[in-house]
Amino acid sequence: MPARFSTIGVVGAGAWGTALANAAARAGREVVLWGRDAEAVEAMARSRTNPAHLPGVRLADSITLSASLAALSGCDAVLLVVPAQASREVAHALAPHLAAGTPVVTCAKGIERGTSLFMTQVLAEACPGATPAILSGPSFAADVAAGLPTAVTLAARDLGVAEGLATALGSSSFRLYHSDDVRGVEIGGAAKNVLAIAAGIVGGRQLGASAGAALIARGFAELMRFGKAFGARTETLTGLSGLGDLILTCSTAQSRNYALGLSLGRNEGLHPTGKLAEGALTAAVLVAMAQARGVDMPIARAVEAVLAGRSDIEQAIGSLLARPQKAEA
Ligand SMILES: NC(=O)C1=CN([C@@H]2O[C@H](COP(=O)(O)OP(=O)(O)OC[C@H]3O[C@@H](n4cnc5c(N)ncnc54)[C@H](O)[C@@H]3O)[C@@H](O)[C@H]2O)C=CC1
Ligand SMILES: O=C(CO)COP(=O)(O)O
Repeated sequence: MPARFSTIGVVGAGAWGTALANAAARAGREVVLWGRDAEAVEAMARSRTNPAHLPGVRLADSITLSASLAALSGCDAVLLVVPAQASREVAHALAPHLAAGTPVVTCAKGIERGTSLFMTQVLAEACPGATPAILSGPSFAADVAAGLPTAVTLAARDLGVAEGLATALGSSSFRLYHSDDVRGVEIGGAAKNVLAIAAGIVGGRQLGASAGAALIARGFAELMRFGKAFGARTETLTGLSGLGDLILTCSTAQSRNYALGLSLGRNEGLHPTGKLAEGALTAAVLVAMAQARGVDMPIARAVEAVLAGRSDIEQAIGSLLARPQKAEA
C-alpha cells in the first residue's frame, strides 16, 4: 500500500529542518526543503550540504531544494521548522500554497510572544485551512542527521492523522510515537527550554551534580504544574516530549539553551554562541502565563529575571535557596 503521505515539505533549512528532511528521506519519502535565502538554497543544492547550520551532513538524494513556497504546493504534509517567533509569518505565507486539510506539523519549541499562543494555535490562525500537528521530543539535529537512535512524539487532534504522519516519517533510527495530546506535547517543548537555561547556570556556577539533578526534578514539577493548568495530560508530560526532552536539554552543552545558561553562570554574557536559544524568547511569556493562572514556577521566574536584567545570578540562586521549606508534592 502506498504511504498516505508520500511527499513531505520541510519549511525552514536550519539545523532541525535539514535533519528532518534527511530523516523523512531516510523513511522513503520524497522531500521538498524550503529555505528563505535563495543564494544559500542554491549553494545547498550544489554542494548537497548545509555548512551554516548542519556541517558535515550530506543531504539525501531525494531532497529537492527551493526558495519558493510554491514548490510546496504538491506536498501531502508539511513540517514547519522555523523559530517559534517566526512561525506565524512563515505559516501565513505558506497558507495559499497548500491544499485544504494538508497537515502542517510545527516542529518549533516555544510560545508566541505578544499573543501567549502555543504553536498549533498560531498555525490555526495563520494557516486556517491546514490540519495542525506538532512534533517534539529529545532529539538534537546532529544526532538525527547522523542516524543515531532517537525517539520523539508526533501529536494531532485526530489520532489517525498523527499515526499516519508518524508512519510516513519514522524509521528504525528515528522512532515516532503518536498522540492526540497536542497541548501536552507543545507545552513540554516550550517549557523545557527555559528550565534548561537554569540547568546551564547551575553547571556554569559549578554547583555540583546533586544540584543539577535537583534542578531537573524541581523544574519538572514546574513543567507538570504548568502543563496541568493548561490542559496537558500527565502521561504526555512524563513522556518523551516532556520529561524526556527536559532531561536531554538540561544535561549537556550540546543544547543551545543549556549553553546560554552555562555562559550566564560563568559570567560570560548572554550571547555565547550567537545561535538560537528559544528559552530566552519564551521565558517571559511562560512566566506571565503561569502567573495569570496562579501556577508557581520559581525556577522559570528566576531565569526570566536574570534574562531581563532584574536579578543577577547570585540573587537568583539565593532567592531559590531561601524559599520556605514545604511538602514535596
Ligand atoms: N536544532 C535542534 O536540535 C532542534 C531544534 N528544534 C526547534 O526547531 C526550531 C528551529 O530550530 P533550528 O533549526 O535548530 O534553528 P536554526 O537557527 O538552525 O535555523 C532556523 C532557520 O529558520 C530560518 N528563519 C528564521 N527566521 C525566519 C523567518 N522569519 N522566515 C523564514 N525563515 C526563517 C533561518 O534562516 C534558519 O534557516 C526551534 O524552535 C528549535 O527549538 C527542535 C528540536 C531539535
Ligand atoms: O530541542 C532540542 C533537543 O530536543 C534542542 O535543544 P536546544 O535548542 O537547546 O539546542
